[in-house]
Amino acid sequence: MFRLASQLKRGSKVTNLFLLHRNHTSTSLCKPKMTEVSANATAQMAKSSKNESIESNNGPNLKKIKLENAMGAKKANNSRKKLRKFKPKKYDSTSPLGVLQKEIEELLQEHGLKESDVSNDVALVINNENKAEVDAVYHTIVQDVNVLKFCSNGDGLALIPGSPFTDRTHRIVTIPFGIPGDVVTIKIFKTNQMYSESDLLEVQKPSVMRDDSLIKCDKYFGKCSGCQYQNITYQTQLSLKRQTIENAYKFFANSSVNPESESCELSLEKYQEMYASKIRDTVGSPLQYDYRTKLTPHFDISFSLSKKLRKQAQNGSTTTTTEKIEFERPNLGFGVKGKPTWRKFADPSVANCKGSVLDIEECVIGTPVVQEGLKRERNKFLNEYKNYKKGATILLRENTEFVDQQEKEEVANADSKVVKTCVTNPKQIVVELVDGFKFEFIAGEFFQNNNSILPLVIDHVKKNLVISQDSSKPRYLVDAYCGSGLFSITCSTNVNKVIGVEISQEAVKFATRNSELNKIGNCKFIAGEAQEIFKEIDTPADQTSVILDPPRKGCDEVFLKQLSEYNPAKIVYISCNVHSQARDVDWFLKKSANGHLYKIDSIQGFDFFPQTHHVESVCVLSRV
Ligand SMILES: C[S@@+](CC[C@H](N)C(=O)[O-])C[C@H]1O[C@@H](n2cnc3c(N)ncnc32)[C@H](O)[C@@H]1O
Repeated sequence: MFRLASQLKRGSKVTNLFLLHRNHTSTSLCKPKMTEVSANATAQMAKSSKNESIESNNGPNLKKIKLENAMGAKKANNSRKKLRKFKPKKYDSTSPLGVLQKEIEELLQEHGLKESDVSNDVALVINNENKAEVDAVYHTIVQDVNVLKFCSNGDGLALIPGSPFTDRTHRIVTIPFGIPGDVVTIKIFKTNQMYSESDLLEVQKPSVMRDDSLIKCDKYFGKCSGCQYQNITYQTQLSLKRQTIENAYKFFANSSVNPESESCELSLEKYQEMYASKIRDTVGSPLQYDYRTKLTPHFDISFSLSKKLRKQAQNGSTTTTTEKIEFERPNLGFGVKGKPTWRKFADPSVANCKGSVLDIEECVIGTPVVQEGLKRERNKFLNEYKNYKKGATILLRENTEFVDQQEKEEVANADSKVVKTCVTNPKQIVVELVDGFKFEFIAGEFFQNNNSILPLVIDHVKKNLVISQDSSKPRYLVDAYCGSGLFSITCSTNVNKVIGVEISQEAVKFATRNSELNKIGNCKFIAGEAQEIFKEIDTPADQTSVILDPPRKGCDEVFLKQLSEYNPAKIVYISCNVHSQARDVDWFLKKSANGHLYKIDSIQGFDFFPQTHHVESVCVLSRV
């Protein structure tokens, strides 16, 4: 059976991606029905091979098709054609695909399976040039699939008994918009080494978590890649985000305290004491829709025309079909997720949208003024798209303007005196009011995107800065990765002196400007790599707190090492990627020189992005 599979395997190296560690109880799986996508394709294959046989598999109704003769003949014909080798891509372990590998590893452990039970022979698929055959064998429609859990990126994850590959007993599948507890019909469309990707065709039996009546973005939810959770109650969304944090620490912070025995797991009790018991409930966003102060719709133009042809097309003087097609308006919006039929879209063009960008007219998570900006820019685009030679991203950034010009010079906090506008020039200076402070920054540079939750996060950070028993002793704050000074400035009133560091010269200029605007005299900002800050610090470590708010990839070891040597009394680590946060915190505690002197006080999620899978995590560490 499937001898060709093993022939190809010699050319393709299947590496051991997953090491299994944990013991979990197994969950029962409902066996799904698998049907070939195209009966014609199977018939064609039967014609091309006299010896072909159809065998039943351990998954009910799954048919394995013996292809060796058909494929062997093809191989003889193409004997000089080189087989393509499959090389698995390497991912940063804290990126969504890196985390998916950990999630798959856990799923296998829970079901008593090995990597070799589910791995796919990708070389076999990519070397098969017969599309009908590939569709019939690998890209099947599967019914009665139980969605078992959520991946960290909000996709559902399932384990299907049966596989078209020799000696494999199951397949792992990701299902966008599948919710744990759902029983669904899916169409598999892509085979990766350890999992296949699918589209959700139908929800046969909904999960108790699913409530499609909650969907606010009736037009696009289920097709747009922006939101994943609109059909889940907000309370459940918050629980899911807490679960993401729990998983992150379980995946990235469970190695032994002893650096010599790196592969050993931390004992369950120790893990519970150090990490799990510190994770608190996720704090909700006051606004669950209309909250995003920045949106970035984009469009692709996948052709390039000569200037002459472009001019002709603009004048309407081109005649050929290709040229007409080339000048069809590109979609303007956000990335497409899948080809679902589970939602009945009022506008069928949404479901049938071709290409990688979904045409969007409105986005319900944007603030009202950003939504207005989207409409305005879209109308402009409808008139101007022919002038673009290539794709582009349009920035929509909320801005605050003062009705009374004089107010501009003052710290404004009366909402009645301000109007919101939406700017698109990435170089324009914009203003945001946060917690009674005024911030100016460049529209295209980093600034937090949900103003409604910022006062809650700032309050949490402030409460966790070092508190001296002796009030005569000064307190200090170091803000690494300070951006345009959000935490430095808002926390400055609680400490005697703040020093911030930031790699972007432009952001440092604005941090300095913002401290002046807010009449804050105790902040100093320096431009440079985060570790540069340790050259500048002369404050006593016992009276100093350090805030870290790095980009998604987290901190590097050089920085963490110096942080440990500096040995501050408190560390508040804010992160939009809890996986890199868990990795860094674990490295700091177990591998840095003074890490053993610290303990985690709390790990708390803040929901900066309702309706999506994202969560911001704040981890507070104290020197004991
Ligand atoms: C997530 S943002 C946080 C900014 C700020 N704390 C805020 O909330 O507005 C991360 C910031 O780190 C800066 N950054 C990135 N790499 C850095 C490095 N190696 N050293 C210092 N700053 C860095 C970025 O420019 C960005 O402003």
